Amino acid sequence: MAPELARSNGSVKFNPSVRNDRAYVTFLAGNGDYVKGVVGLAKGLRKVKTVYPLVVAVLPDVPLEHRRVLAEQGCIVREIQPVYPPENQTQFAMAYYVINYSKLRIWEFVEYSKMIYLDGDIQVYDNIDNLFDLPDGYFYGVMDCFCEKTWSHTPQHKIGYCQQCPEKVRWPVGELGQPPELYFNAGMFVFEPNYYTYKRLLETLKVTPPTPFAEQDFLNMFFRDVYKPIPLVYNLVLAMLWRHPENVELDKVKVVHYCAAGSKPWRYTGKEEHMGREDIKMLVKKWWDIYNDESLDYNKKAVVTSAEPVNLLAVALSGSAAALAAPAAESKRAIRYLMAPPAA
Ligand SMILES: O=c1ccn([C@@H]2O[C@H](COP(=O)(O)OP(=O)(O)O[C@H]3O[C@H](CO)[C@H](O)[C@H](O)[C@H]3O)[C@@H](O)[C@H]2O)c(=O)[nH]1
Ligand SMILES: O[C@H]1[C@H](O)[C@@H](O)[C@H](O)[C@@H](O)[C@H]1O
Ligand SMILES: [Mn+2]
Repeated sequence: MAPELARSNGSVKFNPSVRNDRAYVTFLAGNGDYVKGVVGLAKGLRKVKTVYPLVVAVLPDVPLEHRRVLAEQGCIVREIQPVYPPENQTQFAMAYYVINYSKLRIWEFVEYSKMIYLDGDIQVYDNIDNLFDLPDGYFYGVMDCFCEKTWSHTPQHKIGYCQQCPEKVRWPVGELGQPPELYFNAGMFVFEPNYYTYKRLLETLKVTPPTPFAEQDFLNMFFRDVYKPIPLVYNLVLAMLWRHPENVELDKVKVVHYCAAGSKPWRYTGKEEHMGREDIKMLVKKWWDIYNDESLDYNKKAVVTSAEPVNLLAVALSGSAAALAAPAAESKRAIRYLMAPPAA
């Protein structure tokens, strides 16, 4: 990434026109293979020439080796502490999603005034930096689809209602009251870090029983009044391809979310339902093409040739030109985040 750097003749210049209070952010937990997703995302963002860095919020259980790989890919690695829903209630949520409550910590990244959150199983195929210029004061995300069996616990799914085609099966107001509020998929959203919001998020969570889609349900509830839908090209939930093909123009899609069962490119076998589709095969191949493209690897050499007297270790480790501009304390912090030993 290193957006603030304009490279010419091997030297590195600081570009003051790029705002350093904006960044992409993703979330990484555990020592599994999601790190591949994040590496792919970092390279994808570089391919579309974003001018903003990618921050990776890592839980303490992300091994040092994975943090190093991310730093070497130009990511800013920041450790966060886990967030759990109220005790003794976890059995009500889908266990797999519980860890995602930790995502709420990104509201604490207040050195950024605006951020775009992207799941690690997302790839960006077109520049979306323009989303940072959306008016402040709102929460932006793409409307979800209720048609997959993951939604079978909901009244929407039971009656066949989906907000993607609200006319097909009308919401039975007489029987069930007002239709549900618009609901976004929390794999991608535009938000404003803020301490006050952060505190309120955590305090509200303490008195909110967990629900199946964990922090996604919670964020939908919390930001209900300021949520603004953005077009689905900014977060194509793959099930849209077979559930609502009439809504999708695949060649216009900028961001693909590999969230359908069996679709994570680094685990893809093609055997699960829908996974043999030509469009899915094409999208999985597109992800791998970026992941394997060595020309998209972060070029650290360009950074260390800087003529400025900088903390080279901090730059190399944080991978961010922000470290060039940041006060020494911030650079030290970047190192500490990277070097923090993983929990047992
Ligand atoms: O072992 C894990 C599991 C998850 N993640 C991170 O958490 C994100 C969310 O997990 P998934 O992408 O597997 O989840 P889905 O896309 O299926 O789920 C959707 O619903 C979830 C409900 O909790 C979240 O809101 C999530 O962001 C949203 O895209 C991942 O992308 C990744 O960034 C890890 O790092 N390691
Ligand atoms: O966040 C979830 C998850 O991504 C599921 O895989 C998908 O079926 C849902 O629509 C979504 O809300
Ligand atoms: Mn996801």
